[in-house]
Amino acid sequence: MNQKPFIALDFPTWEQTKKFLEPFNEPINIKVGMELYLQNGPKILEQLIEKDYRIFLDLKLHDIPNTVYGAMKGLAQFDIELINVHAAGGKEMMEKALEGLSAGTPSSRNRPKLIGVTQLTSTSEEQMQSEQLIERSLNESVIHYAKLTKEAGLDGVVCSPLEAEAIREVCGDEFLKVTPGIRLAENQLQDQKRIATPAKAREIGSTHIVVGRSITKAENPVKAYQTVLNEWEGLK
Ligand SMILES: O=c1ccn([C@@H]2O[C@H](COP(=O)(O)O)[C@@H](O)[C@H]2O)c(=O)[nH]1
Repeated sequence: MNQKPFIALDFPTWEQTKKFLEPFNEPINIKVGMELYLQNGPKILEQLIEKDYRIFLDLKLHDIPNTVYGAMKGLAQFDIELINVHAAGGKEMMEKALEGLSAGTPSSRNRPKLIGVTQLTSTSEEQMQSEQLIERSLNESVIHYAKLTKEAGLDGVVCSPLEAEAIREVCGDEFLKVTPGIRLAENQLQDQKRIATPAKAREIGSTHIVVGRSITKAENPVKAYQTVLNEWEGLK
């Protein structure tokens, strides 16, 4: 899997998505999340796959093991790189997700990588403790979910760049640390709580970054992408 940033295509329609993607002349990695997928269905994946994008399908499945098994088995028909579940769904659910994904992947292709969401990057420690009634630190909760994800056999986690190094120490170099919560120095936090710049994310152990509004809402998205890429690749 290449390590270029995934651009989060949080748009409601194919027309807006297509218009956004048109000015990019180089191959890019993209992330399809709930907004785009749920309003356009699997067709949106077919349209993007046809254009050779490398896709992270970010649907964050979280349901009983049997349901997640079936959903993953179905989604495995699409030629995507990366897909995820919520680690909070539990070890058995994650194991069934992996089983479904393996069962549904055509023999001509590699199984997409499967990763578990630890704590959303929009969650603060205070919110986690008061709303999820977790009496530990946010870091402990993230590390706990990372270990559980690894025990279930998954390929990595979604976390904040701020936790990537600690996860590397317990789960190893090969375990993916895919990190949203990326902001350029001049950007607003918006709803994100645990953030870092692309340069900092690389320095502190993210294996992949996910960037949405810093690029999609920029005046010149191609230029913003180039800035993110240069920082991430240490070229700034
Ligand atoms: O913990 C998580 C998991 C997923 N996301 C997704 O990443 C992008 C981030 O968008 P920005 O505009 O760069 O904030 C978005 O699609 C989220 O659904 C996340 O932010 N945090």
